[in-house]
Amino acid sequence: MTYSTNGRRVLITGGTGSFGKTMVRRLLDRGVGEVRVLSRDEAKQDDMRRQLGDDRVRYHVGDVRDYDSVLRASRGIDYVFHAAALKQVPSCEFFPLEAVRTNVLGSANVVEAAERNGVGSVVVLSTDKAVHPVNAMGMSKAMMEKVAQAHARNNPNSATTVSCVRYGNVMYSRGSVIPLFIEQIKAGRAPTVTDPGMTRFLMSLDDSVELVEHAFQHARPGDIFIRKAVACTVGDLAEAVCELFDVPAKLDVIGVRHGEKQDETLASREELAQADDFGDFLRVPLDARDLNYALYVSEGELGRGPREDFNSANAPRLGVPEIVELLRTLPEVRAELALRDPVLAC
Ligand SMILES: O=c1ccn([C@@H]2O[C@H](COP(=O)(O)OP(=O)(O)O[C@H]3O[C@H](CO)[C@@H](O)[C@H](O)[C@H]3O)[C@@H](O)[C@H]2O)c(=O)[nH]1
Repeated sequence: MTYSTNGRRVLITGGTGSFGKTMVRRLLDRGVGEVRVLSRDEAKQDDMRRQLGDDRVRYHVGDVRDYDSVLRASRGIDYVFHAAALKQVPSCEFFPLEAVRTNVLGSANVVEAAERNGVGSVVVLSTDKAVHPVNAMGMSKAMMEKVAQAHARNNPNSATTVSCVRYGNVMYSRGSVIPLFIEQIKAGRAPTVTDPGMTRFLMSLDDSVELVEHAFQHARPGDIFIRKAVACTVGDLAEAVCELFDVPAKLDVIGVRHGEKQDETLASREELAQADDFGDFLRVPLDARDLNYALYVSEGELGRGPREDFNSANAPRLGVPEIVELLRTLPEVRAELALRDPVLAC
C-alpha cells in the first residue's frame, strides 16, 4: 500500500528534535492537513511555533511515558512518526530504567494508542545500536523494535501498519561529535577523540528523513527498513574537521566512554539472509511464523546467507579528503566556516 500525507493528519512524537523539525517542514511543503508535535519541552515548542508560524502545526505538551497523553495526541490522526527517545549512550548507561520507560514502554504506548485510534501507519525510529546491543540505549531500542514487531505478529488483522527504521549517526545532530569537535577547535583546543580507530556510519538528516518516508511508503506490518550508508573512523573524522578549519591535526585521545562499541552494525547476517534489497534501502521482513514450529519443519530453511553483518567496519569507508567534502555539504558546517573565515567557506 502507498500512502500520501496530502491533506492528512500526522503526529510526530519528539517533534521538536532535529528529525522532527525537518520532517514537519517537509510535511508542510507537501500540503499536510495538520501536523501534531508531541514533546515534553514547552520552550522548544514555543521556539518552533514562532519559527514556523503555520497554524497547521499543533503542539501537544506530553510524554510518551504517559499513555493518556499519547492517546489524546493520536486521536483523529492518520499517520504517526515516532521519534521521541532517550538517545545518549552514556546517560542511558547511568539511568537504564529511564531508557526502558521512554524507549520501550513509551513506544508500546505509542503503538497501543495508534491501534486504539485506528491510525493507518506508525513508523518507529530505531538505531544501529539496537543490533547486537551492548549498551542500555541500544538494548532499549532493540526491545522497542521487538514491541513494534510483536504488534504486527499478534494483530494480523489490524488496520494499523507498524514498521521500524534503523539508522546510524546523523551528522551534526544535537549533542553529537561533529559540533563538539568544531566547538573545541573554535576554543583553540585539540579535538577529544575516544579511540581513533572506532568506526561509525555517516548519514545526513535528509538521508534519515528519506529513510522514514521510504518506510512509510513501502512498509508491510513489522518490516524494518535500513538505509545503506558509508562509514569512517573517528580519528579521520577529527582530522577532517581540523583540515576544514585549517588547524593542525593534533588529536587529544581520551579513551572509550561507557557502553561504547568499537563498530556499529546496521544489519546482522541473519537479517541480511532474509532482507530484500531496494538499492539504497534494505527491508528486513517480519518473521511471521507462529510458535508451532512443527508446521514449518517440512519447508524449513537452513540458515544459509551472508557470512558477515553489515557494519561500520566493512561498509564503504571514507578517507579524510572525502569526509572533508561531505562535511562541506552540511549547512551548519558551512555557517561555522563562514563565521570564522568567509574564504574557508568557499
Ligand atoms: O569527545 C568525543 C565524543 C565522541 N567521540 C566518538 O565519536 C563517535 C560518535 O559519537 P557521538 O556523536 O556521541 O554518537 P554515538 O555515541 O555514536 O551515538 C549517536 O549515534 C547513534 C547512532 O549510532 C544515535 O542513535 C545516538 O542517538 C547518537 O547519540 C563515537 O565513536 C565516539 O566514541 C569522540 O571521539 N570524542
